[in-house]
Amino acid sequence: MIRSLCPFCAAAKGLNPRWHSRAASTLQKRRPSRMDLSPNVSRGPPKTSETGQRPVRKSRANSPFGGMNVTEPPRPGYGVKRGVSISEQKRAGGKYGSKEKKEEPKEGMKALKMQRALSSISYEARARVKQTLQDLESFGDFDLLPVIKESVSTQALGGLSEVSPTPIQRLAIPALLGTEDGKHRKKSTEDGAKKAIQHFLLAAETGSGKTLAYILPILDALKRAEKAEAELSRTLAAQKAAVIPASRQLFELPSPPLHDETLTNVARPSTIILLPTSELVAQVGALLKNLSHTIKFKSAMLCTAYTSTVIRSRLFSPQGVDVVVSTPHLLSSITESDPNVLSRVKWLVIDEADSLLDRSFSPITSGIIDRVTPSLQQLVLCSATIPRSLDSYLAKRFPDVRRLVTPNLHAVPRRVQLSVVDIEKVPYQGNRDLACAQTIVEIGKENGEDGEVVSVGGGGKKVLVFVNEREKAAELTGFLRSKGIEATALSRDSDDRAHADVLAEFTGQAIPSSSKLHAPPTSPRSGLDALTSPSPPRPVRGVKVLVMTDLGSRGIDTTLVKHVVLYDVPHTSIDFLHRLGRVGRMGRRGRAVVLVGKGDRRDVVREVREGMFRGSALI
Ligand SMILES: Nc1ncnc2c1ncn2[C@@H]1O[C@H](COP(=O)(O)OP(=O)(O)OP(=O)(O)O)[C@@H](O)[C@H]1O
Repeated sequence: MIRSLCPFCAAAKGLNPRWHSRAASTLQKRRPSRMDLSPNVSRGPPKTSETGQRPVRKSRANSPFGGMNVTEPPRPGYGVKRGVSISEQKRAGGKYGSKEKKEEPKEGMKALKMQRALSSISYEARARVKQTLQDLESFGDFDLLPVIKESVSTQALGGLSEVSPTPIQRLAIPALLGTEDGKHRKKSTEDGAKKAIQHFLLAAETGSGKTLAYILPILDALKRAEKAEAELSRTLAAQKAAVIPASRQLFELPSPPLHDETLTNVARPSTIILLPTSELVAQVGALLKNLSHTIKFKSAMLCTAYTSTVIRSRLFSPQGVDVVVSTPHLLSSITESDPNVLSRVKWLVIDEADSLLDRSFSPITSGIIDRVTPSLQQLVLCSATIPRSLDSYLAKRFPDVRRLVTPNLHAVPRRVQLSVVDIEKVPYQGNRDLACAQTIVEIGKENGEDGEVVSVGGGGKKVLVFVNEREKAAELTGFLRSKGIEATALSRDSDDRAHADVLAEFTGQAIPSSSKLHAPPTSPRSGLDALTSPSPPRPVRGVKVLVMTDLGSRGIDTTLVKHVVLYDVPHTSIDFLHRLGRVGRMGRRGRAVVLVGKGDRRDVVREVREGMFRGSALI
């Protein structure tokens, strides 16, 4: 009887009947726990009597993944021991800090408000925009030329099926086309009267497809203008033929070929796209190149990575050029020797406008805007943040600018998690470099349970490390390498060619054959002991690191990156947004770790985490 019921029977032939019944009763006792989840599984550990809060697991609290998968908003100081800086004490009016100072500010984001870095946008305005975006569900809903609609998935998005426009694309494409609210675009008037220039600001969170949002309507306008010009010249030729009697046409000399460059598009582009770095020029240039195969237009990317001969041959190509992508400095120096390059520009895009109109870039960028104004039809400014400085620049210079702002502007993408490592605690005791190295090692050890893409660019997880100071990038890279971590520094000090090669591994673009990240010797490794030991480093496998300053945080489409380490606490919420924006792009998941030490603004970090948890804007 027992034999037929017992699951041990098959293996237990000849088993002593006493053992047999003991094994069966043990199995019966265990069965409920093996088969069912505890009824308390959703409750979590009990709250402690002192704090009334659930305890933080000690082993995980000060690690890159400490505090993840929580179901309650991080309470103040969660994962970070709240310290009171001298400046906080001064602000609170006491010498060493009274009881009130340790209390949380009643209104959220007090520290971020004090930075006053970002221009605020009301939640009513955001909600209104959200409402208007619901009707546009596919690129087919836009009044774009058929060839442009078809090229979106095949050329721009690498063959992605079932693409739908992102919020900024839904907002900007109809506005730039002039077809909002079902309006039909006006036919261009040929009466010589110049239309008023339209100014637009496209502002949307990082990695939300702003590039296509301006490129598609501009290419549409460019192709329609080209068609209209061709029709006009055919009409003029027909009129001329009708006026001159057939007998005279026999003796009419054929028109000379057009040698005058001012009448052709040789070095006279109709569209200029300005970007702050050569890497971004290459990124947007590559997208245009792909689109040009089907849409048929000529584009030229100009950046210092190319020799002056290459730049000249691209710009002065006898086939002409429609779209030029460049950095403001390079374009400005080209136009010094050939000012006519800017004489026929109808569409000017200032991408990463928060950088290109900041104090350092603004004189050059504004100079280019001034010089294209006589022929300009549309000026498009594009940015992931609206700093207050940009806001006041626009109010002064372009008071009529149309601001196309998405509902999630200034919020970190929802699928990004930020955790904190306190470098003052054991085992780092203030050693930030060591904390950084250990964080990277732990990231490398985490298994890719969420299907992380690791194969492109030679395998391994890609980690971006952001430092505040340029000099630190090289120094930290040296330290990480000395610990066996495959790290490369990306800063203005390294040359453009090396930038392109290294970045290709992190963006998923084809890697040029010359590409080689600095690779350490290979053999297995272990944890923190290996980092602190004086013996030669054992290489850390499966992780590649790029150390960069703010240079890399703007606009680079690092779709393969899922981990960012903020070695320093960023100076402003703008830097937070750009740096965290390298992960979580287009709805992907991402993880970020910020290292905090003695002199760091823990209050800012705390507010950023709280804002991220709520999905709200970082003010
Ligand atoms: N409609 C879409 N559907 C799916 N993917 C898209 C769509 N539009 C753009 N993408 C992809 O999203 C990624 C991010 O796009 P893009 O670089 O234009 O973002 P961005 O908003 O300019 O980011 P940043 O603020 O960092 O400059 C790119 O890889 C792009 O190919």
